[in-house]
Amino acid sequence: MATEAASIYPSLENRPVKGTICLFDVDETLTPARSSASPEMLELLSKLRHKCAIGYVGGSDFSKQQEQLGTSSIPVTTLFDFCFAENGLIAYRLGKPLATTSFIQWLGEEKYQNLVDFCLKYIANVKLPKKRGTFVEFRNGMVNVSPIGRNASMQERNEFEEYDKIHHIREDMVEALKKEFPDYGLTFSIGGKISFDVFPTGWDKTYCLRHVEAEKHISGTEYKTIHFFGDKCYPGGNDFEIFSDSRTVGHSVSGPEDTMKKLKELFDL
Ligand SMILES: O=P(O)(O)O[C@H]1O[C@H](CO)[C@@H](O)[C@H](O)[C@@H]1O
Ligand SMILES: [Mg+2]
Ligand SMILES: [Mg+2]
Repeated sequence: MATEAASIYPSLENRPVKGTICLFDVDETLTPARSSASPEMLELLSKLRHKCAIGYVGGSDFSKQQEQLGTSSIPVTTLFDFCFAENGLIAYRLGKPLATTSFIQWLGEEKYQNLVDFCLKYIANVKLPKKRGTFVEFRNGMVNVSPIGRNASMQERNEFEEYDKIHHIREDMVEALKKEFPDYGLTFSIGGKISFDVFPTGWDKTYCLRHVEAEKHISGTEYKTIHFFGDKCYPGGNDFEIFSDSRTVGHSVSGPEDTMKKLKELFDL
């Protein structure tokens, strides 16, 4: 099904804007945070896909991107040439999964438990206006840590975000973790509203570029121009590394509307 849907587009090596791929962050770049992409955005991406390759690279796990970008009848893997969840630790090319590795394999069980135990004890000692559930989410390529808990409602998420701006709950916790585990080789990245991601240094969004570069060995397409669009391109933001990487042409956007405006200008859509 995935390859059938992909076939309405020219093959990767035959897209008219040669050797070019556009990669997009998800939250606040293609969609409002944690919400769905608009029909206008999906239509524009489809038009763009007739011209060059397209892919997304998000920090979230794959199921959230399916919810935000796909529908119950349309798998997200049919809408993009490349789908990169968890910064590319979960990867699909033309609807088919690519081989990847995992955070737990890399870190090992003992260190992983030290990390999780520290997080849970730390959160137990923080007083917040509200706490919900799922404070640590184990993912393939990272661990996501949330002081309020991942099953906070939309309203509770927004309340926490405002509270955190004043009280720096996440920033302080990240500092404590850096101090406790200086030799674990980990990066802590605050990309969303209620949590932060923990992954091996280097497994930021630039991780996905290895899959893009591998394309020259698969279809012979060498992506000499890799556009990246993201909303958190400043130091400390979860788009910073890929935005500032020498292999990409970075575009900082203020939200989905701005992404569409920039795409229309750049690609004459
Ligand atoms: O729930 P939060 O805090 O708003 O963050 C979520 O989105 C971030 C940005 O895509 C991701 O980086 C996080 O991993 C998480 O999926
Ligand atoms: Mg974003
Ligand atoms: Mg760059």
